[in-house]
Amino acid sequence: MFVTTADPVLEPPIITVNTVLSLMAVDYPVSKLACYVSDDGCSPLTYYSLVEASKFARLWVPFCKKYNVHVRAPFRYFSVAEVSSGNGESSEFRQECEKMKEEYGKLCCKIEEATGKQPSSWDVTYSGDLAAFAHVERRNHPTIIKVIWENKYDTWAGEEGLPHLVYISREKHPEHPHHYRAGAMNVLTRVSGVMTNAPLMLNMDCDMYANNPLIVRYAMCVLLDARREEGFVQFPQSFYGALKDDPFGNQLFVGAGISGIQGAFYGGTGCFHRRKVIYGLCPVDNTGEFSEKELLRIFGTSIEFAESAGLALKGHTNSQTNTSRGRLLDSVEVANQVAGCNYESSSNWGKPNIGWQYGSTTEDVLTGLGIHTRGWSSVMCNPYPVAFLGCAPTGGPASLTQQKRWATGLLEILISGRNPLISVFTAKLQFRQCLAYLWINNNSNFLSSAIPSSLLIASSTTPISSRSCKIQESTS
Ligand SMILES: O=c1ccn([C@@H]2O[C@H](COP(=O)(O)OP(=O)(O)O[C@H]3O[C@H](CO)[C@@H](O)[C@H](O)[C@H]3O)[C@@H](O)[C@H]2O)c(=O)[nH]1
Repeated sequence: MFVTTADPVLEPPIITVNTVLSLMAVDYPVSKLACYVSDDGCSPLTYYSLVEASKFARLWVPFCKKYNVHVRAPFRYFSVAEVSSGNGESSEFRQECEKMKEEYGKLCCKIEEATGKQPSSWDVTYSGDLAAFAHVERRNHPTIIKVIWENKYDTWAGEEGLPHLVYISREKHPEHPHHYRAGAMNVLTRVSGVMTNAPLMLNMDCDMYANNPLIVRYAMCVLLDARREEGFVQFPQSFYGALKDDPFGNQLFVGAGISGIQGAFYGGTGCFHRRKVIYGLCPVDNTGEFSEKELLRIFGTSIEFAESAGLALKGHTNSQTNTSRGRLLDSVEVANQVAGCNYESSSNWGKPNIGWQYGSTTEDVLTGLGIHTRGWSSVMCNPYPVAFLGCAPTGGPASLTQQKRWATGLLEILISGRNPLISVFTAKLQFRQCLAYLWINNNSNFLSSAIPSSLLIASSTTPISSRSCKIQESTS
């Protein structure tokens, strides 16, 4: 599970902390989960907040599982007047809930107090755990990787313990392009490859929390279906606290209806990818046999990463070795190597087919297009309660800036060699899927050019009807 954050001011750490807590608490065996947070802001405050959050998680996660709590992002859970348990009311639940609220309050206070202060005045100082952050500049610093929590001493943290939690601030240097979110995603992919190498990867913006604790199981239902191998499963982007009638068109349900062709677009957040698909495999070439030399040429010079990529491409994992208890720390040195800003220079990362794609500010659409172009299909999964909820832009200007960014990104794709029309003739993009890509391009550019039009168009969903995966579940 990947979470990206980039700016502790625009994206306050308490928001990232809630996203991380909601992911750590999902209903799935914890020994199979790891949460990696990429911090492009290289902020000691974000790191400090995650350390404190991991302490709170040791209480919060067992509490959520014991009482089958539905909303597992504490800021949302405690935002309603009457909190509820999925297992019915009891005085024990009330007592524990009060305690949990108090503990969450303490966590918020610690983070708030730390915000705006210099780390030297915190409990933790630069000389301690934060030494790595001393003298760093946001755009010029070495890689910092910290294993905040490794799932090994889990007996006191509830029966099942907690998933691994790893903090990553990739190396930045003014002379090296960092490729924004796409670059961060590629570093997350490599670091997780040498640490845990799970065959599926969920990616999340820091401001979207898991609203449905069963999300991993829903994704599994689709991705383990032997009848048809899907490249990725996308959940819709929905937002809490949106304005009535969604005048700025934030409730993005764009493309939900195209599953009847090759499938949903990749929307950048709330999406499960197969690792081997991100590593460039085509559906027809599913054996995934590559020589070590080829792997090193494609994925860079780390032998450890090449080995893990070789396993992932064959559909295996290195869970028997790397994730066995106590081994995560052993891989930090290699993880530092693959997170370096020089690492990609002699490799194919970000180029067509390998990793998250460089060349467009909408790296999500470009990456999804690349996957469809290779012949993979995808699914839109829309369970009830809604899978993920995010924080919508606060007003018209913020919405317009966002839509302008998307429009620019989509235009960059249109005028590049990766124009979907070309892929219809040179690769495996279906013609109707290509039309859908052209349709979002058109829509996005249109939306950014006229707010009144966006009010009319963005609140309606795509007219193309669908084979999207709609899962109903009774609310607990
Ligand atoms: O250099 C960067 C820039 C951004 N981010 C993170 O990327 C995410 C999305 O960035 P944001 O500025 O919030 O972009 P939005 O337009 O709100 O995001 C939508 O559009 C993006 C581009 O299409 C997608 O990447 C996102 O997943 C999708 O939610 C956030 O978590 C950021 O912290 C980084 O990690 N590094």
